[in-house]
Amino acid sequence: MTNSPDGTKEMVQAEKKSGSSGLFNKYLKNRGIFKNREVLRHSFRPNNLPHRTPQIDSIAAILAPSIRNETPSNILIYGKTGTGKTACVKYVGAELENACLEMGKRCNVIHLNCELIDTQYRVLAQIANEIENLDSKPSDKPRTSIPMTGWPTDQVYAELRNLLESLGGVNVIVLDEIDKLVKKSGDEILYNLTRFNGELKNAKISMIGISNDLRFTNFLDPRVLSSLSEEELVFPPYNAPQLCDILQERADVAFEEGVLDLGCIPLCAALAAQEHGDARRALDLLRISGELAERENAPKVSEVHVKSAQQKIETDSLIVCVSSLPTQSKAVLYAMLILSDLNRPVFTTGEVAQVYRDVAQALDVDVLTHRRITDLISELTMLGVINSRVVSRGRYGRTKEMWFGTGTSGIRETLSKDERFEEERLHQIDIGRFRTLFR
Ligand SMILES: Nc1ncnc2c1ncn2[C@@H]1O[C@H](COP(=O)(O)OP(=O)(O)OP(=O)(O)O)[C@@H](O)[C@H]1O
Repeated sequence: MTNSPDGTKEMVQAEKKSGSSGLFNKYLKNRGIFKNREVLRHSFRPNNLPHRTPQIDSIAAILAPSIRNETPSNILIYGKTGTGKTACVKYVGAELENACLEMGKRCNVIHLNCELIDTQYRVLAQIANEIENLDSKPSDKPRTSIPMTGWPTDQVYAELRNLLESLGGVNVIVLDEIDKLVKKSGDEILYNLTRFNGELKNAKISMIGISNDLRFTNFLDPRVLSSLSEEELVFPPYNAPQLCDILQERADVAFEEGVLDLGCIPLCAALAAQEHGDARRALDLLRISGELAERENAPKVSEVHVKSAQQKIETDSLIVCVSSLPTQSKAVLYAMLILSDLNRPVFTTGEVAQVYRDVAQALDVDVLTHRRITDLISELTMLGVINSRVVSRGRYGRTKEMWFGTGTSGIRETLSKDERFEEERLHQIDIGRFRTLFR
C-alpha cells in the first residue's frame, strides 16, 4: 500500500489491525488546533510572568534573608482572583529553594491550600508531612509521623517542632486562601505559628498569607495581624493590554502556528478585563475557544468561538450556582420558569409570589411570606441567575421587574435533577389557572 498524503490508508490499516471502528479518525485526520493545550490549564506553572516583575522583586527581596539562614519577615498578599498571586509566590519559592540548594543552605517553601486544609490540626500535620517527604522520590512510600486526625494538638506541635529542629534551615509556610482557614477555624493557628520561632533553635519559620478577601483581617486579633502583615503586598487587577501579553506568551506555545485568528486574543483579554482583570478567566476563554473550534473540526479559532466560549463559561457557572441553591430559592426560580413558559419575558414580584405559592405547596415545603420571597429574588439577582430592575408604576408605587438573561434550558435541566422537583409533584400545579390569570 502506498502512503497517502493525508495518511488515510495508514489509518485504515491501523484500524484493521486494532479492530477499532474508526470513531476517532476524524480527529486524527485534521491538522490539530493545539500544539500543547496543557500550557493553558490552571495547573501549568509559567516561568515568565509578564507584568508582575515589581511584585516578584518585592517578594524576592523580603525572602532574601533566607539565603543567609536568617528569618524573613512574614508577608500578607492581597488581590482579586486571577491576579497571579499564587503563580508569583510559587515562582519565587522555587527560585529561592534552588538558590539555597546551590549555596548548600537548607530552605523549604511549603505551599498549603487552605480551602482544603482548613483546621489547625490539618495545617500542622500537613506541614510536618511535607517536610518529611521533601527529599523523597515520587516512587517512595510517603512518610507520615503525624496522622491526619486523632492526636492532641500539643503532641502535634511537639512533633512538628522536633521535625523542624532536626532538619534546621528556613521554612517558608505559604497559607494560600488564608481567609478560608480563618473563617473556618479562627486565628489560633496563626497566633501559634507566629510565636513558633521563639521555641526553635536550629530552624526558622516565616509565613506568607494569600487572600482575595481583604475583610478577613477583621477577624484577626490585632497582635496576629501585626505580626502576619510585617510586609503587605497588593496585586492589582490586569488591564486588557496586560492580559493580551499574558495570553500571547501562552498562545505561542499552546496553539499550532496560524490557527488563531488575530482578533481572538484581544477579545479574550477585553472580556476578562471587563470582569475584573482575571488572568485565569482569560486563559479559560482562550482554551475553551480552541476546544470548541477543535470539536467542530474548524481549521482556525475565530472570534465566534471566543463568544461561544464566553457563553459556555457563563452557562456552566450558572448551572453550578443553581444546583447549590436552597430548595426555597429553587421554588422561586421554578415559579419564574412557569411565568416565562406562559410567554411572559418580564414578570413582577407579585406575579412570581402568586405562582410560587402553588409551587411551594406542590413541593410540600413551607410557603414563605412576600417579604422573604422578595429577599430570595434579590439574592437570585445578586448571583446573576436573573436580571431585575425597579420600575415606578405611578400611583401604584414601585415594583421590581425581572427576566432571564440567557436561555432557561440550563436552569430547567439543573432543577429537574433535584429529586424534590420530580415531575409527579410538579404536575399538581394548575398551569391553566395561571394562563387565564396572566393573560
Ligand atoms: N502575569 C502572568 N503571566 C502568566 N500567567 C499568569 C499571570 N498571572 C496569572 N497567570 C495565570 O493565571 C492563572 C491564575 O493565576 P493565580 O492562580 O496565580 O491567581 P491568584 O491571584 O492566586 O487567584 P486566586 O486568588 O483565585 O487563587 C494561573 O493559571 C496563572 O498561571
